Amino acid sequence: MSDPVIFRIPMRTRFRGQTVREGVLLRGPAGWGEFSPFPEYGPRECARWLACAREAAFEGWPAPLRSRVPVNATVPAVGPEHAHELVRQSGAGTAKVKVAEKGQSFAEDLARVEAVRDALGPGGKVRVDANGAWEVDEAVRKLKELDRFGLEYAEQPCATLAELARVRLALDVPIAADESIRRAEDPLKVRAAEAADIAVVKVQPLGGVREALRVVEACGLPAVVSSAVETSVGLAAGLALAAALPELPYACGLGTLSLLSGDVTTEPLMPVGGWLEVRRPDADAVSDFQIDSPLWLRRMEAAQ
Ligand SMILES: O=C(O)CCC(=O)c1ccccc1C(=O)O
Ligand SMILES: [Mg+2]
Repeated sequence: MSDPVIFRIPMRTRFRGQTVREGVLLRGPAGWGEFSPFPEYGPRECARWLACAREAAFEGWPAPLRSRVPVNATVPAVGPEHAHELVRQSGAGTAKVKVAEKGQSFAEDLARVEAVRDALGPGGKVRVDANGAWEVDEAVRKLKELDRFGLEYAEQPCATLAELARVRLALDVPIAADESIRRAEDPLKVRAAEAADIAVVKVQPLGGVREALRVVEACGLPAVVSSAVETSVGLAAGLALAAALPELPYACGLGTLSLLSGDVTTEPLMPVGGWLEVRRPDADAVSDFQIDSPLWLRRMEAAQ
């Protein structure tokens, strides 16, 4: 294995409170792997992110069942004009809109979702993601209002499984679980709690493509593969999962490269017309974003 390479890429628009994306790329006999846990994740959670990078570098992935994957446009908590523009530029027929951002009002959520519906037209699909921010009654009330623009589903409206189950019972809008799977000790509890209709799965926090395939199978719910806002090296692992799933009924959240201001490859995994071609880019441009960081090396060592 060659030495790990640490990267730092500024984000184009603030996302999850972050303005820069950092991580480590590993190169092994099977290719490049990405280890890029978010800053708030501790060593226990980081161990799964590292397992994903190692699988990519040393084992490779199961064979793809499809050659391209549909993706959604990802709309951060920006103003309506910007939201409209992001969706139009993406060419995608599905958009995921961040709502319930700290410091913003519900009027801003409504305006953003309205702008996205306008950009997609009546045939497009609009999903919202509250990242667990709402109380049950609040979620029911706000989702009913947002649903006047037609919602495909609502991702993690509340924080806990019990709350998700109550919202799900009170509404016709399907519920997707994200943090309830991503940060859970036992992702399979989602099904037992009847808390969701859809499972959002991210390869790094689940420990790699094979592990994520097992979780999806055991969960028994339709899966939406999403990114953790990775470089093309990390996105390739998510794409491998989306390509290997027996069923892929929804557009995936893997069209996130445009949230970054650059990439580690000259052949970025950038969707065209709402589709990503299944392939695995080489990290041939990583030196453009390379930094020294003893902190990241320590973080990787601690993730065992
Ligand atoms: O699903 C998408 O459209 C993009 C990925 C995404 O939203 C995301 C990316 C990093 C961390 C959290 C999330 C999230 O879904 O909450
Ligand atoms: Mg989410």
